[in-house]
Amino acid sequence: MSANDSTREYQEDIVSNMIVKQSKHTHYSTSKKERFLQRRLARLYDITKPELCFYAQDPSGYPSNPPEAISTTMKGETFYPQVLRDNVVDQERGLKNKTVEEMLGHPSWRVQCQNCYQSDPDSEISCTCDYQTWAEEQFNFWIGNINIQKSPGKGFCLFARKTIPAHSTIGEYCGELVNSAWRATAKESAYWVSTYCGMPREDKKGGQKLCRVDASKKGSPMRFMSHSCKPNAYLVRGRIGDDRYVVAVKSLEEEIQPGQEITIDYGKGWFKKGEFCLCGHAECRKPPLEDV
Ligand SMILES: C[S@@+](CC[C@H](N)C(=O)[O-])C[C@H]1O[C@@H](n2cnc3c(N)ncnc32)[C@H](O)[C@@H]1O
Repeated sequence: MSANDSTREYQEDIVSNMIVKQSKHTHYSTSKKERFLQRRLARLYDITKPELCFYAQDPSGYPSNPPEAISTTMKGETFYPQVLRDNVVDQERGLKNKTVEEMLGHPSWRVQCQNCYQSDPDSEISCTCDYQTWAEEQFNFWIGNINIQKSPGKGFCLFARKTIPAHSTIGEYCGELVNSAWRATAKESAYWVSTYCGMPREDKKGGQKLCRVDASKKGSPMRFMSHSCKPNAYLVRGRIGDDRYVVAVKSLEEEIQPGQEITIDYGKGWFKKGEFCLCGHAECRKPPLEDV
């Protein structure tokens, strides 16, 4: 049986399970409903299964029935962005023959640990935070708190299903690690974020080489975050323990309310000539009516 066959069989099994469970549990109270929803999502996103896609959700968090896999069209081809709990190295576009650990290893203690928040520019890393445990927590936070929903004109976007406290971690921006010298197409680079890699370079004030996290074809749910000129989240380049860099998404100074979209600021020059921002904020820098 090919990986594709087993994925299809698994997904069919989920669909039939969902139908049975839904008809049995329509009387559920909110919290039981939420537990039911989380169980369903956790099964849908069992990433030990091969070639698992993201799925569209409705505002209450339920995936469509049967599940609608989310596709992204680039250069005339349709990709189903694959779910990742951890980064992978793209060997062709990455640093050849490296593993994730080799590519992202040896962070400088100058960046903050995103688990215990230790950072001391004058001493060695002393925290022992574990990346795999942290990554698992981010995955569970997503399943329990965040929806992937379609928004008019913007494609798929991230929404809070529950209140997200201020200054808290929302997830890791995961994807394929590529060499920063690699030239992306404009469409691909919409999903690129820079981070550090390799050994600390003491000669350059602790600077490292940059690499990029490309979430165009594989990534975490953070790849669906839209731009807003008044965002409620931001990206942090940090570390977990002493052997992993991460790009974390964090909420800003206000809590994010259920139903609110989770957004970051893509940067001033992001919208090119003829492109418009649909963030809808009063202080939007590139509103659709600007050139009319
Ligand atoms: C990093 S992707 C976000 C995920 C994307 N919506 C999807 O469905 O795969 C960036 C793309 O989302 C859309 N987008 C995000 N924020 C937007 C905004 N404020 N106004 C218009 N389009 C936006 C644009 O198509 C942009 O190229």
